[in-house]
Amino acid sequence: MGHPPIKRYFAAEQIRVAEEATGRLLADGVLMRRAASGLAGAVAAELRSRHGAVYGRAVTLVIGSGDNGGDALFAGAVLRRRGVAVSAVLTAPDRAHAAGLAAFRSAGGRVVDGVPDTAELVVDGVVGLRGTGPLREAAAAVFAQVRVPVVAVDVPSGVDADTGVVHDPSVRAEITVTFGARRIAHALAPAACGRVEVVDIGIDADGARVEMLSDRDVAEGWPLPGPASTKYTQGVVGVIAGSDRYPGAGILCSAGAVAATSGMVRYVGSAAATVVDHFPEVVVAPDLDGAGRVQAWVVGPGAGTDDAALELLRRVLATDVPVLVDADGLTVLAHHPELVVERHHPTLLTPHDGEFERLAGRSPGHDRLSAVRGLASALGATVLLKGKVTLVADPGGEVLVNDAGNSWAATAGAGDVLSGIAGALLAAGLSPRVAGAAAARVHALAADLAADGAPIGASELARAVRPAVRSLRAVR
Ligand SMILES: NC(=O)C1=CN([C@@H]2O[C@H](COP(=O)(O)OP(=O)(O)OC[C@H]3O[C@@H](n4cnc5c(N)ncnc54)[C@H](OP(=O)(O)O)[C@@H]3O)[C@@H](O)[C@H]2O)[C@@H](O)CC1
Ligand SMILES: [K+]
Repeated sequence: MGHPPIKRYFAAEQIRVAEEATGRLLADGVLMRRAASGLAGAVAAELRSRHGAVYGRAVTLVIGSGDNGGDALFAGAVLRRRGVAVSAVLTAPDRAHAAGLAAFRSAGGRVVDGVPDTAELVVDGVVGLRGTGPLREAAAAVFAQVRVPVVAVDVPSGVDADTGVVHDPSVRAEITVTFGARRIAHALAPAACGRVEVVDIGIDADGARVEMLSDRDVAEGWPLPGPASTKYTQGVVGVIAGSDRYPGAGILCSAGAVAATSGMVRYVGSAAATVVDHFPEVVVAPDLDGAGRVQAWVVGPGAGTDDAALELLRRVLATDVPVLVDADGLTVLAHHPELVVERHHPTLLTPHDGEFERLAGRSPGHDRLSAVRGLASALGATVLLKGKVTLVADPGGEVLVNDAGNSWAATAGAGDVLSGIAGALLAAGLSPRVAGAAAARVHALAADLAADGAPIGASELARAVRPAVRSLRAVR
C-alpha cells in the first residue's frame, strides 16, 4: 500500500473556487451527478454491510432547499433503480431542488411527511456548504425522531463547514460522504461526522491551511537514532518543571521527554533529586546557571508563578533555542506577553482552555479554530490548544489537527507528559507545529494503549509512550 498522504481540509470558499474552475469545462449538473452517484454508492455499500443486500432495503432522504438536497435526491433516484424503497421528507417543500426532485419522482421515489418506521438508513441532505446555525425547526423535528444510522451529505446539517462548530440541534452522522476534498468540519467535528468518505468528482482544491498528519507521517518524522547519531544529534532537551512541593510535574515531564527520543534530558529545578531517583539518565542541576547546553527548553509545569518563576521564564525565552511554555509558565506569561511577542525563535505554547483564557482574555468558545489562530497571530508563537481534538496553529494561520479519538488522557499530569514529549521533538529539530501535532498523536495513542478500557494515571500514560511510537512505526 502506498503512503497515505497528509490529510488536507478546505474551507467552503476554496471548494467553490475548485468547483467553478472545473465546472466551467463541464455541462451543467455534471458535478452534481458525479456527487450523487458517489453518494448512492456509499449508501448502497452501507446497506450491504449492515443488511447483506441493497435490493429491498429502505432508505429515507431528508431534503432542504439547496444543492445539498439535490445531491441526495439524485442519489435517491439511483438507489430506487437498484431496488431500494426510497422516500423523501421535504423540509422546505417549495424550494427543494427541482431537477433532483423530478428525477427522484420519475424513478419511483415517494415524498412522505415523516421518516417511516421501516427506514433502515436516513440520508441527511438538509444543508451543506451554505449552512449556518443550528438545524431549523422543520428539519430538527424530523431528526428528533430518527433512531437509525444517518449518512450525511457533505457535512452533517447544523455543523458549520468552515469552523466545525456543532450547533444544537444538529445531525450526528455515522458516515459523511463528501465531494472532491475534505471540509474543515471533518477534522474539527469528528464525532458529528463519523467516518468520512471522499467521492472523487474531478475537482482539485488547493491551498489547504488545515491539515492532519497521517500515522505514517508521524512515524516517518519521528526522530530515531541512525548509524551516525549521538545523543546530541537526537537532541538535548532541558526541562524546567515541578518544585520540591510538587515534584510530580518534573517527574512526568521528564518521563515524556526520556521516552520520546534517544537524546538527552537535562532537568533544572528543586525536584532534581526526585527526578534522578526516577530517571538516572536525566542530568540534573539546581538552577539555570549550572544547566549546560540544550537544544530546546520546556518550561512551566508545576514550576510556580512567583517572581522567581518569572525571572526563569524571562531568561529561558531570551535564549535562541526553541522553547515550549506550559501550565504555570503560561499563567506567568499571561501577565507578560511581551516575553513571547518580542521573541524571534521557535516558541510553542500548550494551553488547555483555562490557560488559553488567561492568555487571550477570553475562552476559546465554540469556534476553536478561529480562537487558536487569533492567539497564535497575536503572540507571534505557535499555539497548541489541548482537547479531544487538539489544534496546533502557527502565527500565519497554518493549523495541524489531531483527533485523539479517546478521552483517557483527561487525567491529572497528562499534560506534563505531553510537554515533555513535544519538548524532546523540538530539541530534535522538528518545527513547533509538527512537534506539537506529532506529540499529541503519540500521547493520545499512548493513553489508549495504557488504558485498554480502564482509567489510567499519567504515569501509566508515560510508560506507554514507547509502545505508542512502536505501533505507529508498524503502520504500513
Ligand atoms: N457547487 C457545486 O458544483 C457542487 C455542490 N455540491 C453540493 O452543493 C452543496 C451546496 O449547495 P448550496 O450552495 O445550494 O447550499 P446548501 O448548503 O444546500 O444550502 C442551501 C440553503 O439552505 C438554507 N440553510 C442555511 N442554513 C440552514 C440550516 N441550518 N438549516 C436549514 N436550512 C439552512 C440556506 O437558504 P436560506 O433558507 O437561508 O435562504 C441555504 O442557502 C454542497 O454542500 C454539496 O452537497 C455537490 O453537488 C458537488 C458540486
Ligand atoms: K447535509
